[in-house]
Amino acid sequence: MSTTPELTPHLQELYEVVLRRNPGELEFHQAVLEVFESLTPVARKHPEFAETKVLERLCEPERQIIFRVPWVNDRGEVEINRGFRVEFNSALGPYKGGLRFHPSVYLGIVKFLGFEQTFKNALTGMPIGGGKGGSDFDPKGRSDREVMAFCQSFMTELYRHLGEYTDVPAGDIGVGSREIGYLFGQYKRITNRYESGVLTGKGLGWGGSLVRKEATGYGTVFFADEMLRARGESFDGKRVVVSGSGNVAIYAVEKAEQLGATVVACSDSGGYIVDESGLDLDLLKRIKEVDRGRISEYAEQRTGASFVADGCIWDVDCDIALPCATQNELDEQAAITLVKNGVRVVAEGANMPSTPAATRVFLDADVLFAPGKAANAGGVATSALEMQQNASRDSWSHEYTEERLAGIMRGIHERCAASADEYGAPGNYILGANTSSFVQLAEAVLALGVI
Ligand SMILES: NC(=O)C1=CN([C@@H]2O[C@H](COP(=O)(O)OP(=O)(O)OC[C@H]3O[C@@H](n4cnc5c(N)ncnc54)[C@H](O)[C@@H]3O)[C@@H](O)[C@H]2O)C=CC1
Ligand SMILES: O=C(O)CCC(=O)C(=O)O
Repeated sequence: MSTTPELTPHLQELYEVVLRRNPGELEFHQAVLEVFESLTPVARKHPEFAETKVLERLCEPERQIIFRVPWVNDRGEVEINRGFRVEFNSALGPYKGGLRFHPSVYLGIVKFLGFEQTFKNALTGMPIGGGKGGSDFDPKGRSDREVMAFCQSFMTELYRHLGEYTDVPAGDIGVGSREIGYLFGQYKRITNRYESGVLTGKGLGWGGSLVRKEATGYGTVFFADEMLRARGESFDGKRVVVSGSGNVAIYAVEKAEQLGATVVACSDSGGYIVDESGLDLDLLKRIKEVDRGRISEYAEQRTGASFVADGCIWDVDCDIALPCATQNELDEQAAITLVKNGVRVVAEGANMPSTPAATRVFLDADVLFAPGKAANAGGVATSALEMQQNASRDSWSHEYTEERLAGIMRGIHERCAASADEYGAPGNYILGANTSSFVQLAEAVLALGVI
């Protein structure tokens, strides 16, 4: 497999401009560099993109909104958080992308996520632009009333920027259907409009889509399965490790188990568990989805399972690794360990979970590597299906929606593989994903003129 080429002098110059214009935003720099490293062959084939400054336009968000979020906690005290929405690019459709509530959130994280989202959404082939938002609010340990108060205050500012044809948020870390419910309720109250298509990830009784909850995790496994099938293999009988135990991780575990794999480990920010007999999904869902508990409780309740507090989940040997927690959770040392232990496939359910050095280790070892913008695109794609159902006042069956998701993931896999071939790097899904989405975006940006 060919690894990614060096930057051309022009791309290097542009990257330095990005560094200067966005100081201190390390995750954004990382996401931009990862795309630039794939673009040398496109730059040669399409000189018109450089002449018309397409890349400069794609690196500058169309709009960045930062706002104060005041709310009252259960002790009657006022708390102030910071809210963000970065409307990155709308060449292909309304801004679309999740909201993250986590104490680490700052502008650089939201911009990296919005940039990734723009390319990911292009890859789906659906009419959605890219955006992302969130807040440094930490929902962990907060009562339902506090979460509701925060969400209502957040939406009281954000609502003026949203609309089904303008900007359509969804969930991400710390934002699930409970938070989407409070956000949707406040939007409806302020606008006096039952505008179902303004948010996705809604509950099934009030405009949500079947399979949206499962879509990101299922889609990641579908993508990995496509990579395996292209080499005459499958998930059946494979040993799998999944990091995280949130929305993406749980449904990656579920689909991997349905396809005949044994998932032996998962984690949260407190540590990881190992269960050699295969994860008990009902127990995992009860602890994480119902009780909002810690992963250590799994080992307390399941005979034969163990909990490791201060370790690295990637020390657990596996055939397939699915990082589904957060950015830069899998570093070079972890990648070296995984390769030494015989990993064959890595598919990113999270956004940018592998560091650049880890990614190089995988490519050099000929591991089948699926970057997040391809592998985890099933979530946003199913959000677009939710918008379609809302627009037509319809709701589709589980079977039909899952079939659509599987078809979309097959299409993304084909586009990535074909683009990697076209640009001289067969088997390199990073280059395939970046070149395919970039060309699609660039053509739309050019067609729309200088706006
Ligand atoms: N929810 C969605 O539809 C999509 C999510 N993603 C990405 O997937 C990742 C996970 O998101 P969700 O599952 O939605 O969030 P979530 O809030 O449901 O779960 C996040 C999980 O990651 C764990 N975690 C966080 N930091 C960790 C750390 N340092 N080490 C180990 N575990 C850690 C948390 O304990 C939790 O189990 C994020 O990168 C997100 O951007 C990507 C595409 C769509
Ligand atoms: O469903 C969506 O709109 C967004 C999902 C998301 O945030 C992501 O793909 O990272």
